[in-house]
Amino acid sequence: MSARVKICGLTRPEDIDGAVQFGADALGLVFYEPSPRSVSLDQAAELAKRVPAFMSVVGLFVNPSRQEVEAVLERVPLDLLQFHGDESADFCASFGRRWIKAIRVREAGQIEAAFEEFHNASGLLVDAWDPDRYGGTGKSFNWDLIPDYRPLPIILAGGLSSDNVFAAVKQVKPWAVDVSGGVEQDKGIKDIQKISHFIKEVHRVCKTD
Ligand SMILES: O=C(O)c1ccccc1NCC(=O)[C@H](O)[C@H](O)COP(=O)(O)O
Repeated sequence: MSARVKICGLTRPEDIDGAVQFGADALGLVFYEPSPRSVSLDQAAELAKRVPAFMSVVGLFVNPSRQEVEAVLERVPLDLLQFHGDESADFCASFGRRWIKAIRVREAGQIEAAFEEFHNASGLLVDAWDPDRYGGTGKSFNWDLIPDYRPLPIILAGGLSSDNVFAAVKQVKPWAVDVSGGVEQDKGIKDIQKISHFIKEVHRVCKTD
């Protein structure tokens, strides 16, 4: 069984179209202004319109206010909320939408604790820890810290690219993988060939199983 693929941090219509064409399962829009991948409400509404049925549009937030999330939900048809900061489980659940929680992994036991704390999530995204940035760092972490017992679907992120995603999926067997920097030519500017190569590498895993 292959892992699903989420491409995060899309900002351009042509990148959405490329990710759709090459078979991504989910597309992430960043609503966090300090990020170079951040999109405005108008931009996000236009990008979301291009996404066909049975593909998910994921809205990414970092420590947002309730009003910020509600303003996005009024304008952009999001399928899933991704909380990538220090949000509580109650806050994440309070919008009546499906949500995933991202954690930044740096030590043993963190993922097990997050399974408990965020047990109502639709998935746990495990990303690399960085002292200065919440995500989109291009860094990976020690995949041995991911336990075999998984009460929630694991979405593996952090420093993935077509060079390492085959090995990552083989070793970790995640529900899904998430990539941003590894399929870019510049921050927020995706590279369609890299997206195609990345997705092919993920799908190659099931052919070798
Ligand atoms: O992408 C960003 O700029 C970003 C900023 C702040 C919080 C999260 C952010 N991205 C979240 C993602 O889901 C990324 O895809 C994930 O962190 C992996 O990024 P990368 O290591 O570049 O593949």
